[in-house]
Amino acid sequence: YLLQQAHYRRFRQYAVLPQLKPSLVWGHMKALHEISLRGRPGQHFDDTALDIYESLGRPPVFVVDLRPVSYAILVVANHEVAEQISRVSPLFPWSVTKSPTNHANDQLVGKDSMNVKEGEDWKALRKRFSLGFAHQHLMTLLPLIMDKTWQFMKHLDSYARTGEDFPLGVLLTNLTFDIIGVVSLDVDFGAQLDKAHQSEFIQVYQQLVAAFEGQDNPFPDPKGRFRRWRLSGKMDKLLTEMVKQKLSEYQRLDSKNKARSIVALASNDSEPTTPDTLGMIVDQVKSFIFAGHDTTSILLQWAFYELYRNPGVLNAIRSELDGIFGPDPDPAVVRDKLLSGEDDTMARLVYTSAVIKETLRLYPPAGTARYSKPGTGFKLHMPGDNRDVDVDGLVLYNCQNIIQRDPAVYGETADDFVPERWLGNTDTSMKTNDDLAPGEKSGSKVPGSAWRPFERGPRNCIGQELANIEARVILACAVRRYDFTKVGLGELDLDANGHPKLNAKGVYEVKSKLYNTRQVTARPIDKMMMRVQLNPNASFDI
Ligand code: HEM
Repeated sequence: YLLQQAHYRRFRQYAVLPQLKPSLVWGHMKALHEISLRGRPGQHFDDTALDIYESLGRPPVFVVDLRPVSYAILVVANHEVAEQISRVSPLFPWSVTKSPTNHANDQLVGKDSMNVKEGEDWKALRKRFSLGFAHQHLMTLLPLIMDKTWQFMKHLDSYARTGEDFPLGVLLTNLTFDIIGVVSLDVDFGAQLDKAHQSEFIQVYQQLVAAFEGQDNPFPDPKGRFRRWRLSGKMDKLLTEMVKQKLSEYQRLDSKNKARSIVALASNDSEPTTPDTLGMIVDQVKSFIFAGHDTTSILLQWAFYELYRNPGVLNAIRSELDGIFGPDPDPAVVRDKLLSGEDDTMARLVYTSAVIKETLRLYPPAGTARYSKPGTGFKLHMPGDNRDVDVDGLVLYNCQNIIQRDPAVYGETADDFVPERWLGNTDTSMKTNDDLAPGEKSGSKVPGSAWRPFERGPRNCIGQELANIEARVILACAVRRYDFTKVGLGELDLDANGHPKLNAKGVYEVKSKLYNTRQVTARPIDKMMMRVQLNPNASFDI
């Protein structure tokens, strides 16, 4: 009986869906391992998925069976299929429910996190915190973001002075960590300070994240489990104290000087702070930290790298900044103009926004995994062959890395870094053909569902506007002040005279390919090792 069951699960249950040849014992684990060995050491699953996709002849979806160690996964490689998962449907009023695999991060984000809640509980949380993430409100927090960006540039200045190699990824991750602290809770985590002056919270958090590395290992790891449990308890204790203190501070402020952090906006003066409310707020702050710092840092790491490799793009972004802020690359000029209250300066950073959008297309840091329980009756419509497939019991993974490189959408330049594709009418906000009135045309050059780094539908990223504001501010301040040089993996291939070689597409040739690895998120494997020089027109005085 058991053999028959195993045979059914491996060879017949999902046989209508494209997949590699499964083995009775290992499912696809062995094949996956072999494919990843042919790839680059430590590469992210998304890169392995791309290889499988190519080897299967580019199907819209395919199955990777990891049972019994994990679930059978449906990797979604087509934007029209991905959209059916993220949008509202009669079976799922707030899009398909999140996958149980998301609970692997419970100790980092908390079990009451907006990330994992469902139904009315999720809706109430989302509503409560949305106000703080609105563009207008975030713009009032700009001085805090600027202040933290200044600290980041001081670090870059000191590396420019010494000329030593440094991990840009670490600097950016500390910067985005600090930004989340001040914006969400009005707390300075001091992540950008040296070890002796950093808050205890950041140190415990970093140890906890490190304890999560290697958690994909399928074998029991009691020592790792215990370490994660101990550190997450410690982190909760520290954060609960901070939140408690902040809530009582907020309550003491009079109505004229109201606190402006995201948590302050979401807390209600007349509501008593019960242990439940406190726990709920702590879990949301943990979620904002988890979802909001690494992702934005990864976006910026790849943006700086692509600007370094694409001299034409670097010139174009610099001339946009010259046009808006004047030719002086002094970031104080940028700061003063952005803080002057002329709200349209942000909106005028059109090419800078295109650089951000193109970076997120080629290097999406996060993704979404959903799950429809067996027996629900959820079906996906396959484009092309006009059939519906039952996908209950599969983890549904929208693989942005494949979807956003689809040549059917992005043409021959699908794998190239071309911010220009985002100029003109390229609105990829929520509208899809389904949302349009009869006869209405979206007019966008790119279908909205084919660009989804923040995912789409009701459970899209609540922090996307914050990430966009941060990225624009940091690029506007740093892009003209510094010249970066990649060292190690991904560095330029120089000719006999020491000059970079420009290829036919206007991109510098590299000696080796830089790629992402998985450490909770998809991030550059070498922490983006760089060297930096001050632009000859800039001075060390900021
Ligand atoms: C470049 C930066 C970012 C990227 C690429 C990104 C991406 C995403 C994605 C793909 C999701 C959907 C996850 C899922 O369905 O499981 C998501 C959700 C979420 N993000 Fe972001 N994110 C970014 C920045 C931020 C920031 C700055 C914050 C907050 C401070 C944030 C907070 C959240 C939260 C709370 C959710 C869960 C929303 C819900 O379930 O209602 N993210 N993000």
